[in-house]
Amino acid sequence: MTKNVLILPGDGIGPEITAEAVKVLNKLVETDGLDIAMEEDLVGGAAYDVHGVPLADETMQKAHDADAVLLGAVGGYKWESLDISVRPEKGLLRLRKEMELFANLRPAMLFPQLASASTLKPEIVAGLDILIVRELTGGIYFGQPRGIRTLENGERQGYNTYVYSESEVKRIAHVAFQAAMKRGKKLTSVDKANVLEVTEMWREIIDEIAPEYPEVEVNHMYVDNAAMQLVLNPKQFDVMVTGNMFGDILSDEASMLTGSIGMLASASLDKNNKGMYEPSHGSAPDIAGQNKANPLATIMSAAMMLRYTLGREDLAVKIEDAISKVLDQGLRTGDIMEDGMTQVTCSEMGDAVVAAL
Ligand SMILES: NC(=O)C1=CN([C@@H]2O[C@H](COP(=O)(O)OP(=O)(O)OC[C@H]3O[C@@H](n4cnc5c(N)ncnc54)[C@H](O)[C@@H]3O)[C@@H](O)[C@H]2O)C=CC1
Ligand SMILES: CC(C)CC(=O)C(=O)O
Ligand SMILES: [Mg+2]
Repeated sequence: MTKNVLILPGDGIGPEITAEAVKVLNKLVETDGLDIAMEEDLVGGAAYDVHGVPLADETMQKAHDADAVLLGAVGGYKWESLDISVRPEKGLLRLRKEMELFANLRPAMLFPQLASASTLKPEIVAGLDILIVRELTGGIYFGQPRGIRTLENGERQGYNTYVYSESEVKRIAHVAFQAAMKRGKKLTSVDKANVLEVTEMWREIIDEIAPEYPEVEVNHMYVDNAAMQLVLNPKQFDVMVTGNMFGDILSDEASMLTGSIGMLASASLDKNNKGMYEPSHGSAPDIAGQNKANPLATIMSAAMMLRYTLGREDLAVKIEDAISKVLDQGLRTGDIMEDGMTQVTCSEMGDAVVAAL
């Protein structure tokens, strides 16, 4: 039966990179019997400009009705002075929250062809294959109360609330343990349990669940140390599980181990593996509209969509193999460019992946 995919290009480089992923999907529709129907809509600043909100209710409904969502990125200079309640990022946060996409999988996997594209020494990153499991619908990004208030002395005070309930920690912990079981059977839980009670509880819950997965070796790490260990010795990690904000930050850091932020895909899943798929990076307003962005994170996110939600592991592998072939051909966007390679634009990279399928 035809599966419906909602395409939300968003802002900045979002439309450029999403167009390349759509090209790849269309090619698979033509040649490999991929049975999907794609419909496009607005999110972020693009939605605000038309509807006065970063996600219209009708678009939210389309996301609920779709089998999967593929999103580019949101945000940009133009909307930075808007009230935070209608900023482009709120459109994305609403999608994540209302679709209950609590499990964000961010694989930091290095293509061997890019070993020397990383700012780290090739021997530190060669063979890197980490999965960051980030809790996506709780933590400080969603905690109440939040705001900016004026104190009696006239000084302004900004405040957010870092909160997790036991059930929220348990469900993401199970996702991480199950992922570890399918991989290297090693799980590192990242917290700040030496300072924050919410993560003291997080740590306790991980330890309570661990006996259900006796084959998985578990360790705990404070987030400051984890940030350091990621660049000191990243290959010590297999699966990392952490909260919303720490996962956001550590995954951007981990992206550089793969050569570029333009290489980090992501899947955001609900409890039934329905999902939204998006690159881990933002809308890169500094290079938007220049056909310079690396579309590979978005194309790999489309591959994750085929794998996790659309039941086409074969086509996910086909896309990943095509990307590997294109890298073998020496084609590179500016962010992963090295001496002796051929620099290509965003659309040329997309065309090359289509040709290599
Ligand atoms: N999921 C999303 O939609 C996200 C949106 N944002 C929003 O994006 C806007 C820009 O945020 P920044 O902090 O600058 O982060 P960013 O990830 O957009 O850009 C950081 C740096 O990485 C580069 N970059 C990012 N993606 C790239 C790609 N595919 N190819 C080549 N270079 C790439 C950019 O040119 C920039 O120099 C903000 O409005 C922010 O709120 C930020 C992160 C995630
Ligand atoms: C709401 C987004 C801007 C958060 C983010 O940076 C991300 O999900 O990577
Ligand atoms: Mg981020």
